[in-house]
Amino acid sequence: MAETREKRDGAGLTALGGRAGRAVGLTWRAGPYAASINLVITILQGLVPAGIASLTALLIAGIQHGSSDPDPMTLVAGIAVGGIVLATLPYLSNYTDARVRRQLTLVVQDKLFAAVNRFGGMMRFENPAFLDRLRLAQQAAMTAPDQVTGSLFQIVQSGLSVISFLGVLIVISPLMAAITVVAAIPVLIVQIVISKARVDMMWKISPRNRRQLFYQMLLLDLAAVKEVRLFGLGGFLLERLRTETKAINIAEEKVERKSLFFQTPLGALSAVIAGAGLFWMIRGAVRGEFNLGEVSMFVAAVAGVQGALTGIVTSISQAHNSLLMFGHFVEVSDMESDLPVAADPKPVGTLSKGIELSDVWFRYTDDGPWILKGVDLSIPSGQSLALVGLNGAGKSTMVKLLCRLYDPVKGSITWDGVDIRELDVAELRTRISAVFQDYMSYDLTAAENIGVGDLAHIEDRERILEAAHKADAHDKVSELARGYDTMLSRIFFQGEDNEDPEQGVSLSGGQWQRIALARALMRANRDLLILDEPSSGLDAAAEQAVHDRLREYRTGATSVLISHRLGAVRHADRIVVLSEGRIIESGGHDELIDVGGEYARLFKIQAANYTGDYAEDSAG
Ligand SMILES: Nc1ncnc2c1ncn2[C@@H]1O[C@H](COP(=O)(O)OP(=O)(O)OP(=O)(O)O)[C@@H](O)[C@H]1O
Repeated sequence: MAETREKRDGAGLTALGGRAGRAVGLTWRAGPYAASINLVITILQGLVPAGIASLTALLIAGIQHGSSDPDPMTLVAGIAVGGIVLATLPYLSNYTDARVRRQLTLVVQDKLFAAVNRFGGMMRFENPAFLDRLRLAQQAAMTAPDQVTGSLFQIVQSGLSVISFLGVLIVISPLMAAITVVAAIPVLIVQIVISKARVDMMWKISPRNRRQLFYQMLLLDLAAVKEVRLFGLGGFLLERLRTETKAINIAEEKVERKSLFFQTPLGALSAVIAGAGLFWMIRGAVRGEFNLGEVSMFVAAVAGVQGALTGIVTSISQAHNSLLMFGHFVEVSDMESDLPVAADPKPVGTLSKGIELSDVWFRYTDDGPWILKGVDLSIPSGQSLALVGLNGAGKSTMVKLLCRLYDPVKGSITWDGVDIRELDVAELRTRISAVFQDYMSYDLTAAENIGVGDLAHIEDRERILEAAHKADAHDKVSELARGYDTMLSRIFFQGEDNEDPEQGVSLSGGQWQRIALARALMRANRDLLILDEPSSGLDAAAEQAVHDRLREYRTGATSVLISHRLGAVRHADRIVVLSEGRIIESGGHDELIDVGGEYARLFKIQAANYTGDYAEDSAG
């Protein structure tokens, strides 16, 4: 769906005001004391320069006229104190700024990732436009609130400077004061237009940023290094990376050029106004219309007003830019779950009757092809069900629906007769355990890699060992230098440590698969065990052993097993064959072989591969 620019930026004034309020609120919450000190510093920095200039003007006028009222030494002392204040405040403000920034990082990080954790399903993670927004939100979260608050403080400081200097300038020449202010208006407009163009450009190039990141990661990725070396993909990927970076540079250059084109003449205009003013003032002084103190005050005031107005303009533009970026953060952190949440969720009881899929239709996008086309399936409690079918038949998609990572587009899935949309999704998931086809290999210790399967028991070593035994992972883990406390990753170690084998190990694919299986078996309260290709990486003996054990542990528990190795599924209570999103066969192994349909055909092909009868069988 095409997004309008307004919707994308949410750039109306009210929206920007709301975001500014939230950014300041976040900063305040992150560090109220440091933020208060910053505010006081800001006010001092805004007022002191005009004070110093006024005292200097009085001093010069006094010297010119040989007057000692006010006392020159008092004026000098005042100027010196002002100078000391101005010289020391930046250091204090650097410290308090950094302090607020550090605390802010914690607050926004919590907010953003709490929102992401709130997404119950996985639809958003598979949507490239959302991933772009998420990346920008993450970027903005770390910098935008601080920048917005910094810019607002800067605006306050510069505003106070402008007011105090203008007050003095109006006394000397109201016309000059007016011209100085008016000259700043075009600069302000140009800055705002450019900051909009910049944010627009960042949104447009975000797919390129994503690809740039992808190519960079691919060139450094351990998993990719074999293919990249063998197929000689290094230069090819680098070229693609270069193309993306060049396109990004061109887009950025365009905005920067626009900025240069408009800002340079406006900067020159400010200088001309200041020069003309000085000329006019000096001419007046020669005629005796002004004293030297007034001339010095004028010079300081014009420079002060112009500098502060430029500061305001720059800060407004920066705040505007940051607020537009902050919009991504606000949008993501306000997002509700991508799955409808039941207003009054029903408790999820132990599965006693079973799970029922009724006329389930599913597709990933509104205009995409149907992946599941009216699936009706009962999974009675305690039954082991095997799901078989060619690549792309929709088996893993069905698993995602069972875990409620997506909802069916039409039809329903019930848990003991209750639609799973009416249950609390987190509670439902505590009753399900799974080994996904693309299981995770966490950069954690062996014990943690298994323990995360049931976080409440992550410290329960006995239970972890039991799960490892069931998954046939115990022997391998025990052999590791630090046993279950061995880090199953080498990414956290550096320098000398990297050479120390005790500091972390790399496992083979099959070994990882056993760990993933142990993780799934770790979950204590599971009623449903889903195994999506749990043994594809195992050697023949290990696969046999794992399946024998799994059969044992599946007994009495409801399970769904997906495997292309039909030898592994033949013992299931029921085998269901899925083809192009429809169930075409269902029954026990013997029954399906007798029927002589798709299952029998696939089984014969695999069996023939082992017996050597392939040619005759497949020909016949
Ligand atoms: N996130 C997604 N977005 C769009 N289409 C998808 C997505 N995931 C899977 N598909 C499509 O859905 C169809 C079914 O995929 P699925 O992974 O469920 O098949 P499968 O039966 O598990 O296949 P395999 O045996 O290869 O694992 C495929 O055509 C695939 O391209």
